[in-house]
Amino acid sequence: MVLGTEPKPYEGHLAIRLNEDRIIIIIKGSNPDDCIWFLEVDTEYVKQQKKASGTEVVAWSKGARGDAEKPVVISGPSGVGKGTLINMLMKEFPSMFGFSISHTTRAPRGTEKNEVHYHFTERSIMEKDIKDGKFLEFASVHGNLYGTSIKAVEAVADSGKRCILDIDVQGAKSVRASSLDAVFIFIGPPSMRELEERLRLRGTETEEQVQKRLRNAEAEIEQGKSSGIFDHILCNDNLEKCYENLKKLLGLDGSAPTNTKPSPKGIDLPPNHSVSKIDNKILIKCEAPESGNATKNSIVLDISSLKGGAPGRTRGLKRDS
Ligand SMILES: Nc1nc2c(ncn2[C@@H]2O[C@H](COP(=O)(O)OP(=O)(O)O)[C@@H](O)[C@H]2O)c(=O)[nH]1
Ligand SMILES: Nc1ncnc2c1ncn2[C@@H]1O[C@H](COP(=O)(O)OP(=O)(O)O)[C@@H](O)[C@H]1O
Repeated sequence: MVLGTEPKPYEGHLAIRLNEDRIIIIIKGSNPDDCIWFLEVDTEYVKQQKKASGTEVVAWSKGARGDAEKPVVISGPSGVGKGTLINMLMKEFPSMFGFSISHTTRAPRGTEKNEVHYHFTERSIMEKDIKDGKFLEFASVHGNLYGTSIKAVEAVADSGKRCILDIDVQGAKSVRASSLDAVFIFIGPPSMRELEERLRLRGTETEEQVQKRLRNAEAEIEQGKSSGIFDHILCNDNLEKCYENLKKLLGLDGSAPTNTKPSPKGIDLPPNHSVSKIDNKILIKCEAPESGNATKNSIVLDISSLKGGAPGRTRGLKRDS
């Protein structure tokens, strides 16, 4: 089973096994943002997937130079204001955050658009894709199936943005147990009464669905507060205050340096090069087309602080020269 998004078809590559768990693949003639890939053969993620599927597994992960920030997982009961807070964040920092578009079997609401708010799908199709290892996590929530595809997370990573996931507590638990290194935030309501009022005022659910969501909310709040899954718990009482607190813990209030710039450009590889590994360095020698001799234009990549990996990008690749 081959997981993750594969590189586009290419003419040639160089590959070196980094250690027991992954192979670095340097693609010839591709654009600078798309030339370093990892094929994971025995990482934690691959091991988990092997166990779950009972078959041989490898996983692709694209290399990202520099330190793209960790994805952000936001959970909380229905109607607490997750969507509102996420929209505020995306509106204020459009070049910084990208939303992971989940799949769901629930019907779209009036204003919701397919492939913008959710990938609305049929249960049988989604179940098959889950079986085929295409999902990072999934859960049955309020009677419908919801899930995050690996592609959804990778699409955000490939746009160079920080990924935001709006998922339920069970989903957060699965992601916590996976190899995706993320920040986990739980949003709680000031009271059940206020939660009920918000759900009713939103006016998107039938009475039966409101009742179901409220019944589930109590267990979700309990789990959110006591399960140890979450790094941060915020109360969405006053919206502006909660938003300020959210920004603060994401380092967006000016108290910590933020990565507001687009992620650094990739590596410009000439068509002819050779590659070797010396300790924690990858040496890419660029050869002059006619002579075949190595020129002084070598590129050294430092792999000593690789982070992340499938499902998602491999971050922390540094260029020494
Ligand atoms: N596990 C999981 N939960 C999801 C996913 N997408 C959305 N959810 C959760 O499903 C629940 C219901 O979402 P939705 O139907 O949009 O209703 P809302 O929470 O009332 O806006 C919420 O708790 C979401 O966080 C997903 O991909 N995975
Ligand atoms: N702090 C708040 N005070 C009052 N209403 C709020 C607050 N935060 C969100 N809302 C409103 O509550 C409703 C539910 O918010 P929403 O973002 O859709 O929740 P969720 O995505 O968690 O289901 C929306 O109508 C939203 O405008």
